[in-house]
Amino acid sequence: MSTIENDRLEDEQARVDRITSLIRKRIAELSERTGGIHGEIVDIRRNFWDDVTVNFEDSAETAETYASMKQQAELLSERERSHRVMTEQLSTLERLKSTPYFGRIDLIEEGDQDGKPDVIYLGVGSLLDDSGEHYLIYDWRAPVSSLYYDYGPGPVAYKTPAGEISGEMTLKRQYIIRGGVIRSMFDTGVTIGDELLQEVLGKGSDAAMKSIVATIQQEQNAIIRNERARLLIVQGAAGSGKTSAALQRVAYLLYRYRGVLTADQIVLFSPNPMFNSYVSTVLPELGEQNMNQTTYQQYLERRIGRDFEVEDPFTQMEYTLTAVSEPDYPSRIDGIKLKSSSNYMKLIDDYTAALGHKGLIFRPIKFRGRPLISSETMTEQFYSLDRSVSIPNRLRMLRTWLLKELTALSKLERKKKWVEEAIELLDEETYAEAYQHLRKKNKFNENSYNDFESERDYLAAVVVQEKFKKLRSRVKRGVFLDVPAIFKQLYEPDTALGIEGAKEWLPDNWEGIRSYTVSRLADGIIPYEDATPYCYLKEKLEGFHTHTTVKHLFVDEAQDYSEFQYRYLRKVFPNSKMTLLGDFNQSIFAHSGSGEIFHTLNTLFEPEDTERITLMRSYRSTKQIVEFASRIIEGGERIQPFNRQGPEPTLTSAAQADELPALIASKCRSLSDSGYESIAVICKTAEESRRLSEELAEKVPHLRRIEKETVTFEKGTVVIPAYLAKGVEFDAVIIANASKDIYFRESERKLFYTACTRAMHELHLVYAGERTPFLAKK
Ligand SMILES: Nc1ncnc2c1ncn2[C@@H]1O[C@H](COP(=O)(O)OP(=O)(O)OP(=O)(O)O)[C@@H](O)[C@H]1O
Repeated sequence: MSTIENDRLEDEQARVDRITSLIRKRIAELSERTGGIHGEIVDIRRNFWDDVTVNFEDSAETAETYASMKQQAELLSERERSHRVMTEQLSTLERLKSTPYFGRIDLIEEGDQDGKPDVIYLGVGSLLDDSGEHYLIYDWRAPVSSLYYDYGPGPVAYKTPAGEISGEMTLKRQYIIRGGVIRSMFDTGVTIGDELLQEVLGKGSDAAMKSIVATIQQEQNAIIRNERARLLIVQGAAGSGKTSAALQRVAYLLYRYRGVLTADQIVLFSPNPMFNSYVSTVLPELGEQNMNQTTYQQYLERRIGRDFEVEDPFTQMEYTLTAVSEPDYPSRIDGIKLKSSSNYMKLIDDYTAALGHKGLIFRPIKFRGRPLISSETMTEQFYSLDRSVSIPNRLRMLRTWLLKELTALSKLERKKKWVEEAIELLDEETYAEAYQHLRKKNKFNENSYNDFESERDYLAAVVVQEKFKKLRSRVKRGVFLDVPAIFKQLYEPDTALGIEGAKEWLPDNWEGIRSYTVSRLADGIIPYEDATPYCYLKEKLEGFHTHTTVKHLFVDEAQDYSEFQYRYLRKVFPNSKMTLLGDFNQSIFAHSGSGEIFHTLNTLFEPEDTERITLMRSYRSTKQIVEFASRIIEGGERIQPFNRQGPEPTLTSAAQADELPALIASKCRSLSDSGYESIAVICKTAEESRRLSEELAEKVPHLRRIEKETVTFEKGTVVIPAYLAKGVEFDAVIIANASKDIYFRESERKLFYTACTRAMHELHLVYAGERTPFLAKK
């Protein structure tokens, strides 16, 4: 790498000046034109009807009226389209104004006659010259731009939709341009230079994640531009840029498949609601719309919310961390493992198959407190249907039958006494309507008795129909199938054991698992580990609600999902490619075991459609922090720190636990005095975090406690449980209590590691008594 002499710098600055003044000129022109078009749109909307000749007198006039309306509507939509395009162009220009580009490559394409290199500049959008033929700046996602990320000077090749192009790269240069001024520039090899990364990574953390387009590394680029794999599994060390790569990948895909793929066809599953706010600015910064973001919990709630209260994964987590001495603890932990496995999915498959012959439970259709159609009648009707027909289809047939039954029953109902009373209570308007209706239909024959009868019949029909509406709509929605009861039935003493072959593999303490589950379900709560099996059973019975329009599914913190959950996602997103990004060293949930999930996904897609990429280099934290944290986990020595220097992490002990808050408060103050704007005090659990934040409240100004419901990520000093800090980062981290009595079980090692790896610049640990065994003594 070399810095560049002054005269080159002058030339380069002169080009930046030319480009920025062109950008400013274009912004001025476009703003004026956009303003003009906006005015026209307002005018057209306001005067729409003035410019349309409305005449419906005869068919010719009517046709003309429609033609004239159509013409106006087309004019309006054409103006609106132009306005949209211009607004987009304007926002690209605005993005380029202060930093028009960040990189340059000089390329001699194979077969070029003159042997002179094409000079290609890369930025966060493209810019054409006035002729519209030559690119002054290429979008970082253009095919040729991949050279910048994948090669150093020398022979190169890149793919275009028309085939591969090869050539010779004679120069690769990076710039730091701010406010239209080149702050520095470097010529570099394959790796995008340390200087730029040092500058970006050395800064304070933000309330929002930043885009990394100027410094994407080769191995990250492989993730971003991967188009072949249907299942892309990324295993990456803490801070290796998995989330960053995922977001740039979304931006890349939206560019590469513009016109075919839209942001709402991409879904990102994120670890908690706060994370949504943390990553929400990256795509807009790159000129793209945000994809759909949700948490798996929100997804489950949408599916199950009416049937049970769904326990969230954080409550499950608190239980696994704090309820160790409760009698049902071992059963629950075994249950969590069992219910995450593909074996359990098979059990549900077998259970459903058996339900095809017997065992479905129906809710009686009740009306005014008495059963109109009993569950026995429904059961009989259902099982009388052809058994070779699938359950969802038989339920559809049952639904049609029920609707017919309801029609017949509604006729009988009209004779009931309550109807008589209801008719008397009808308002005058309904009476008048009845009269009009019957007159129109010539139902009156001037015989007052018959006329009275006709009117009564009609009104009875109106009354009953109104009351039956709700019943019919419940039947249409399929509410007659009692899925919660069918699910509970699986946990009756003999059901699961009665399924062929299940006895052989169900765990020895199935009885404990079973009775724990029964007691939770009886309270109307579905444990987190049961929620996906429940959805799966429900959809197997009712038919799958698939999201067929979704083309790409991204799962961040992918190690936190179970095999069952992945197989379920695969079924409900059948047309979707999947990008899973995770770190088995951060597997903190009981169901994720030691992260073996990454190895069990081989059969989710065909092997030839599955690709794996490993990221070993960690960018978030200083070298000192990465080296410190890596010693906590097995194999940590393979993680490569990026060479950014900072102070060594500190370990401070207090004689007594009650001295810790004062120690933490003084650390918070001194970190804040050193200028750090985001400081996290990380606790093990929500309970510890609640207690500590009360103790710190008076000692640390503006302290905020992050809870699982927190939806916005902001700067400042926060107290947070480790599992909620997943995926996010802070300038400085204080581990609230690294004592042996807090972090001691092997299952907590990864949680402890996750907490330490949230720090970018400084890491401090405090403890009382003995320190956690995870910190090997130096
Ligand atoms: N190529 C890069 N250029 C600049 N910054 C980068 C690059 N790659 C990663 N970073 C920075 O490193 C930090 C960590 O990145 P990110 O959060 O994407 O990592 P991660 O692998 O998802 O981490 P974790 O698993 O620990 O949550 C972020 O601040 C990100 O901006």
